[in-house]
Amino acid sequence: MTHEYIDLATVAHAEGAVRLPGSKSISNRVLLLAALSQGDVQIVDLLASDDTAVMLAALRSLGVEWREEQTASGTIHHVKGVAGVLPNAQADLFMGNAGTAIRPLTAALAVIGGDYTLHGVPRMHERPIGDLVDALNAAGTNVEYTGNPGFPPLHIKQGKIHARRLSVRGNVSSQFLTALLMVAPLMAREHAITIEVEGELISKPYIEITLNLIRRFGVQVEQDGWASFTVQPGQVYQSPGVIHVEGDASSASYFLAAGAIAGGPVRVEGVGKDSIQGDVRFVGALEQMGATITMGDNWIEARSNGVLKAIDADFNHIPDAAMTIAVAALYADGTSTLRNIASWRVKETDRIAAMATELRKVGAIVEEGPDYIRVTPPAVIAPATIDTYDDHRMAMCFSLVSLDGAARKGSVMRINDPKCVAKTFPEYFAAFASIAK
Ligand SMILES: O=C(O)C1=C[C@@H](OP(=O)(O)O)[C@@H](O)[C@H](O)C1
Ligand SMILES: C=C(OP(=O)(O)O)C(=O)O
Repeated sequence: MTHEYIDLATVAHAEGAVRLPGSKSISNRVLLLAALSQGDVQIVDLLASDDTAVMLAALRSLGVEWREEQTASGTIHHVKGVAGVLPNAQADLFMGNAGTAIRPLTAALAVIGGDYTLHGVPRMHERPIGDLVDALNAAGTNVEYTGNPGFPPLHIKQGKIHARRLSVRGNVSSQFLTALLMVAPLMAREHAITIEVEGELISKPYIEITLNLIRRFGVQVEQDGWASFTVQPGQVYQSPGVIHVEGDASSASYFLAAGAIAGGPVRVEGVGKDSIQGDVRFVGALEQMGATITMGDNWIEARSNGVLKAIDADFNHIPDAAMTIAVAALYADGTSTLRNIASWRVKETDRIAAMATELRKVGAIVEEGPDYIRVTPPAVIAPATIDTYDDHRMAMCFSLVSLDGAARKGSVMRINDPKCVAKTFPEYFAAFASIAK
């Protein structure tokens, strides 16, 4: 347990512009697709953070060559694709707490085969992976649990895919389906592979990111709604040459919420109306709450129109950015309810429990259920010391409680362990300070 903290002075106004770091979801997908593809790939504006660092280190351990180049216009990562054949048949891989690294890599290594172990931080060993392992092993791979069944660490041995149809549950994490889709071309060497989704599929926009990027690497996926996906045989990932990583739309949510809460305008640069990230739909929720949003091709801006309106909505499509709404709800004119967010419980921490505990510290009345949270704001937000549970989003969301501080001049909000933001946004607090006036 670290004793580091950051004290945020309350401020009345938020205004300015922030250049976003690269999207975590796009960065880790592109890294793996580049590694698996034929040819060299240049990745522009890759996210530099803990989650991408574990993916880059894993690729290096697997024998994938990459190098980083600093240019006048930014960072370029050059990755030499291995066309589906990994140079190292044995490796021990540390995955931190990166779902976007461990889930797709597990699928890739299980299908390629070898002798691989994957492990992470203690919380990673509590995050489910059983639905993915079940789907893979039922089709012929050889993945074993070395700790608790259903969770990392994993030991992957040589197996052989014999099935033409795989079936995966979609109601715990969409990353399991993402992982299978990414390796489908490796399984579809001689015959088509169909992946069926059993039951409900959550977090659907992340599947759209996956399909979009798979297409950019030259593979076509036939889609039957959200029920099944087929890859025809003989398709190989091809380098797109240069690929650009958009700014992170989930990271954008904190700044846009700041603009919506405390005057604005606050502009984020690097993501805009043509984004492939579902989390840009976060702005729809802010608009429902009464904020004014304007968007360009590569920027989004938010400003407030007085007190925010309470919201009652389903947030299944934007589980990460929804956390920002839970904190923005402190500034609303009544009780807000965020529904259909059960996946919060199996992420960096149990986010429903953590959110409820910390919102109560600042005076909110909070009701939590298995898949919802209901927030009634206090008359005045109370100064508090916020715990962050090694969850980057808890730290980033709760920076917002320092805003709109006209009524609480001179009070300070303390955020414990602020460095946990390094999972996706190492420079977060400096960026936040630049708009908190
Ligand atoms: O595929 C992705 O890039 C992600 C999918 C989502 O997870 P779930 O599908 O588990 O909700 C999201 O919360 C996570 O931060 C990133
Ligand atoms: C859930 C998250 O991460 P992961 O990719 O590890 O699932 C997140 O970033 O909010």
